[in-house]
Amino acid sequence: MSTLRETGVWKALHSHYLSFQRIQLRGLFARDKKRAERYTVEAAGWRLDYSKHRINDKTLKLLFELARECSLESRRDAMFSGKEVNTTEQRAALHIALRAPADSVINVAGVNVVPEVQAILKRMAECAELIRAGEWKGYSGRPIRNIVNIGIGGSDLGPVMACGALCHYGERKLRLRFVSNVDGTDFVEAVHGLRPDETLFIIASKTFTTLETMTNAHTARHWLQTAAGRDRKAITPHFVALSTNEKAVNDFGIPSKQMFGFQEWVGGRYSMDSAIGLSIMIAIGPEAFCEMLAGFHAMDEHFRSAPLEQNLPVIMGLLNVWYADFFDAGTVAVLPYAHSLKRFPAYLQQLTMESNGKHVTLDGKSVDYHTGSVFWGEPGTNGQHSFYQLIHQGTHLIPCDFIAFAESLNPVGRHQDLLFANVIAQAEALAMGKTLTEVQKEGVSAELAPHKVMKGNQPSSLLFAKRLTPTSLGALVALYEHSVFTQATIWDINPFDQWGVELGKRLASRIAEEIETPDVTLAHDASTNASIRWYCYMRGQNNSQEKQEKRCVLALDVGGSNVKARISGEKLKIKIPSGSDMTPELMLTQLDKCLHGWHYDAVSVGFPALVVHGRIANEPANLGTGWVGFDFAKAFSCPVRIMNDAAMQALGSYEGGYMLFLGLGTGLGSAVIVDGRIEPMELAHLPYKQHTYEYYVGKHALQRLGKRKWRAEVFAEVEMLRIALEPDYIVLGGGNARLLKKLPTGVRRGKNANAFTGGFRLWEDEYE
Ligand SMILES: O=P(O)(O)OC[C@H]1O[C@H](O)[C@H](O)[C@@H](O)[C@@H]1O
Repeated sequence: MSTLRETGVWKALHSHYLSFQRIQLRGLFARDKKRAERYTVEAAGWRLDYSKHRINDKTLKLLFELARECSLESRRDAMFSGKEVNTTEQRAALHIALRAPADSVINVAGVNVVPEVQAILKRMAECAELIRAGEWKGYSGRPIRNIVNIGIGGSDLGPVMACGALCHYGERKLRLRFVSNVDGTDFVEAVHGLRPDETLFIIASKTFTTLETMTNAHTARHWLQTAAGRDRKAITPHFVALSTNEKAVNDFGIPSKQMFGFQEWVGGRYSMDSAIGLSIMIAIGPEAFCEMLAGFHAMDEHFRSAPLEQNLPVIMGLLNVWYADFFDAGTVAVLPYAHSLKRFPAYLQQLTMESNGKHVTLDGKSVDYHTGSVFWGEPGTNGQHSFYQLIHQGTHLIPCDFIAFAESLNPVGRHQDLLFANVIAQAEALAMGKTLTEVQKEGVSAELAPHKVMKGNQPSSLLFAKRLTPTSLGALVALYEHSVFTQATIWDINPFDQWGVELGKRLASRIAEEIETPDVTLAHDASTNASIRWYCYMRGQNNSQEKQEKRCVLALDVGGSNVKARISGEKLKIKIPSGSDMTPELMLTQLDKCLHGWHYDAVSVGFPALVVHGRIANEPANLGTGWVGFDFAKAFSCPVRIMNDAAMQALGSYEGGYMLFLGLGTGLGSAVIVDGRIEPMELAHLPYKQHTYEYYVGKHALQRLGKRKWRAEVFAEVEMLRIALEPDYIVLGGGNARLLKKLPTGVRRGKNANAFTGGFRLWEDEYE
């Protein structure tokens, strides 16, 4: 257990709370005419009136004492000076360096990080200017007009929130969209109506491994490639990356000159002012972006240097602790009275809840007090017509942050006066309420009167600024960042890690695999198993509905050791031993026995020999004879398509663009697919070193050389072929691919089962 609750100041706060429970805000204001004046502070263009909180001077004195007891000042200084404050990930948390003036010096491990930050900002500005000037051209020579940011969490919420908040300052010629969800609808809707040749995708991911982002990025690449046609290089200008993982960015096909990096010490939810903010910079321009950074910096400086008693983030953070831990409040409503801040509550949810949703202290002890509250909200005045009722008359204590601006960005009629009147009115109504006597005085009947009583005493902060500008937005975000830090310091937790999101991620990829693998044994709890089975059943139903319109295909993978078969949409798996005696007649007889009663409309055959124009060109090396010229269509009594077995596996492994497939089996199978068109090839027998390509990586080479040398040969050949053919990516399939522990850069592992996927695809129109 942590020792926080044992401290004298915590105990003092607790007894103060007990004596304070019945005190009403009405009374506090009536007794102290200067309350509003005394409990208002200003910094970095923001005015915080915290007089409508359930506090008095003693509360504040104890809360500041608590902050000092928890070493807030020295912890803050440690963060600002680049110390490893993110202890579980052994890193600094130095987002304040992202907005430090160019001549500042902030050292991490003895190196000043500011010049690197400034260099990235400069490159971002060059890119933003080119796009804004219409000089960044797509594959057809038309200027880029559509910017689609693909990212999630910190790589999405900051840019979405800020682009929305600052749309008034945005370049209206450009269309900005955001894709985050792995739900395909998000991507499809985001690109709806966009011309591919005018679209730039910004792939924003610190790690460049996030499932949602990478899935959407591949879909984006396919979408562009489909439109751009054969020339895979054509789509290069349509992608930029924002990441710390250069290798993964390059593997995806984005050159380093189109990558904007940032540093490991920038946490995802603290990254909107790093390269992750490129979409914001494109929208509002580099100058306004720098104004936003200046706003952040002004609040940083205030937090760093103002005494705790006048420090906005400190006061806000301590008030949250007061309600969360002594009043058991549990939630905070964030209510911006500025419609363009509509995504601000969502942004704050990641910032506050991913940061402070922690259950152990920095040294791993369980906490015995509440940590991070639930943050939620909607813009006012909309929320007033939905959930405010519960804040006014419900049974929960809900502290509210009201955010509002004196000037409208769009002065129209009385709108601004009405908007501002509402924010003031709501805070007043929540604090003062309406007593039974007041209700009765209005002549309300005795039965109705209790329903009209408003208990009041609901606390709120009034956060006002002159105008919503890039600068005031920057300062507002920094205010919350440092408030979060203040709370974390009191609670002695790490606000910079997020281990809690890992388990769900791992389970999701396991379950996705289980859903996509027929007949897999499930070993979850009964409810999870049942959900997976229900989904698979529904998915099967969907598939069979589609199947009614689609052809039902029997796919055969003919090999030297076995003939394997599957039928599209069915779980049936057939495996018949083959070998040097296997003839087509024998295969048909044996298949017949297994396929009895199964229906199919067409057959695909992956065959281990040269296939030219859909015909077997020579007798296979590892099977019996009679294959050349055999009438499969007659034998199966339906249309049959034949292709080389490696090509069929290649087709099943294909994910768009230009792919080189290499099958590591008995021999070396090979095929390329460009924009959905297959070009089978026989690289195996081309001369290479003293022999042929196959000689060094086939089954015999493996026996001859042993695994270690064989792997080295595979790597060398892959490299050679990559240089010669320049594919977007290479897939290594065939039975022996599994012997490669690591894969060369830009190479993916193909599954044997992809042969069947290829066989089924062979009958889909786009591959015909
Ligand atoms: O930027 P990325 O590496 O793609 O990460 C995106 C997001 O995903 C993770 O799951 C984390 O919980 C977030 O903190 C992070 O912002």
